[in-house]
Amino acid sequence: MVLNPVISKLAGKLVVLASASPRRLEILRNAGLRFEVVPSWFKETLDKGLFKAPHEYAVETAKQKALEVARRMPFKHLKTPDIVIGADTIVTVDGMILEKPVDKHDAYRMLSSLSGKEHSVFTGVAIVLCHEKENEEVDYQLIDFYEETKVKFADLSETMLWEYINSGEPMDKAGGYGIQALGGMLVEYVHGDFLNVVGFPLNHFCKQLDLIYNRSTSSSDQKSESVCLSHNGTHATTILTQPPNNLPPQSGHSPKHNLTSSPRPNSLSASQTHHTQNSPPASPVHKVQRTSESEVGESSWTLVNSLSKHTDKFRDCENTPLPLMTSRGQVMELNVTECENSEPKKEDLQRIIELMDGFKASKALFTASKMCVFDLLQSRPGLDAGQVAQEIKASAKGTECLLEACVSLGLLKCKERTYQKPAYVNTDLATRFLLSDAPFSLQGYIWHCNDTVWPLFSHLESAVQEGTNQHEKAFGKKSKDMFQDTFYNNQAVKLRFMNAMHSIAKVTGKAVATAFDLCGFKTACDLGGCTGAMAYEFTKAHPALSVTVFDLPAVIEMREHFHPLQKDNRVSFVAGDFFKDELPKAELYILARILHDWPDEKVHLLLSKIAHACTPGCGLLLSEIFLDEDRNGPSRGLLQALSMSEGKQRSATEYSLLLKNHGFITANIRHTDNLLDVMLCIKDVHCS
Ligand SMILES: C[S@@+](CC[C@H](N)C(=O)[O-])C[C@H]1O[C@@H](n2cnc3c(N)ncnc32)[C@H](O)[C@@H]1O
Repeated sequence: MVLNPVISKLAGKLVVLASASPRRLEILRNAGLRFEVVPSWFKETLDKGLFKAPHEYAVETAKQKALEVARRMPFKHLKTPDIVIGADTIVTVDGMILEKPVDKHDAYRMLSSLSGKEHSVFTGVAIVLCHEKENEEVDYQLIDFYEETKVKFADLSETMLWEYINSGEPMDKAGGYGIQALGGMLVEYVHGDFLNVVGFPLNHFCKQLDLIYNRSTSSSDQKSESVCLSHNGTHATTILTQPPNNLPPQSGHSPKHNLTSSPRPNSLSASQTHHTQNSPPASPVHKVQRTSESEVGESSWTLVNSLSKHTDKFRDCENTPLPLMTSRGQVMELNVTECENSEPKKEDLQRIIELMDGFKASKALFTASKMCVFDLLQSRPGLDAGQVAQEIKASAKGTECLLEACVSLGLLKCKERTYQKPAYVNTDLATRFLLSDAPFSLQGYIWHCNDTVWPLFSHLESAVQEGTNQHEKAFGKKSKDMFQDTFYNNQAVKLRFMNAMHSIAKVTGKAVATAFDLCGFKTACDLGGCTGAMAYEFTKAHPALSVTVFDLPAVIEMREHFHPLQKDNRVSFVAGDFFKDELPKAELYILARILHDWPDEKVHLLLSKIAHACTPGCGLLLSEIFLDEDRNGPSRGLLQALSMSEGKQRSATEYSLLLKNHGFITANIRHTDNLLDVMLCIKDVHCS
């Protein structure tokens, strides 16, 4: 089915979404639908006991939501929509219907009932077509359907359950989880339409539009329930019409309940289809797997997405099959003929557009962060665009665009949209990572990306042509030593760089510090340890360990700035240059994100100094992004290399070989699935 022509049938029509769910909004926007959002005032309080099957409840709620908006708009908004879309998503397990949790304990009850089991997610959808008549009456034609998707949760430990609940994510989601975000980590498999679980069965919806607009010869062909309502909303007449031949069978899918003021007999069931367990799933099975036990912050689960793999394998279109990435990272093979002749797949197109638009999304995030939008909305949630504009001293128009873009990126949500004045609040994602004072704030790194990395990337073409760093073009001065010349000769730039390192170290520190059992070491030295954020993670994780942070004097003199409240006297600071000065004595040396900054000669110089300071049995813990051995990923490392100065990204084997030259034997490697990987090496007893 060609989807765009279906959506384009709605062009020029006033389409209204009777739902405030940002997820539905995003799904429909991504499909190219233009619509207004008018959240329904219908209270979701239907008596569930009246329904024979759970989906009937979801469909009825969707209908009531859509009809309420369709009835209200001609009065309150003084315009009659052409189409109103209502939807309701529920989760069912063991005969229970789970909606949104009311508090954390309710979320716990729901999530623990889903643990280790398969459950069903139903979304009921109602499409109300409004036909304005000359006598000011409006005919409402109702089409409804539902979609079922089966989802299986992994066994969830108590810790995991509470970590997820404490992330705040479960609170506004049916069943207490959001599959598109952190909740995806709880899921073992999905059978059926993934978007249905997110909140809207787009595929089924498009098929329904296809039936309505493309295949029925006249509107009277459409099997649907038509309800003629006068403007005061009284139920005037019910018109039965005939089904078109190509409509799916409806037996067993019609409401058998008596729910509205005007109950419908079975024959009124409107264009309903569903997917049962026996019918083929509507979309491919998406799998989310558990990865290693390392953690990002509080969460110990990670969504596997192999997007970084194979991305540079787009060779030419010879007859060799080309691996292509789908938007979810699965590899597909196309040969040249298919490449040239087949219609582009939606997910391929989406993936390429995502890549093309990536810089816009980054810059929108950077700009909102630099203008302190997230901090503002945290202290004053619910401001509208005009109020935000006033506070951040920006234009109303520009601010509105920025806020809307942030909503589309999942950074902000629109709490309500009453007429033209949506009220904005932070999403969980923004609260967790974008506030200046959040424990896992990435603000420092974001500002560094905006002020330092972005200008370098804007000269990427020259960087590729010349094979040199572009500091001079980007910042107007030559840089021989990135740290001394670029970052540390200006106090503001230095602080910004240190903030960036600090924020990354706080987010990654726990995973790095806990990657290995270090109980055999009592003293450590974190070379280039910057603000000490990583060192504090090590002392937190290893109660018997003391850590000396060693960094350039320009950095060490600013340390108070970052830990004014830290009282841990197991962390101390020493100023010096690790290429020139004697290194502090320690049983374990930590090199976190140091070696990639330097060419092999400099790495050898540093490693020889460490080897000299070590006695046999001493350890060296290296933390970097380890490139895949075939250098096909991860793209995070390869993209970072594009703006690096003298350094280079290496694979674990390359690092191992460099270290081996200095008598360090690789004992263990851990891919943390966090931002950094870790390697533990031990000084060979045969070398001294
Ligand atoms: C990329 S940062 C990594 C910071 C920290 N290890 C982390 O993981 O967050 C590199 C650090 O090495 C420090 N550094 C660079 N050259 C140095 C030198 N010659 N002697 C000591 N430290 C140096 C920088 O000041 C900076 O703090």
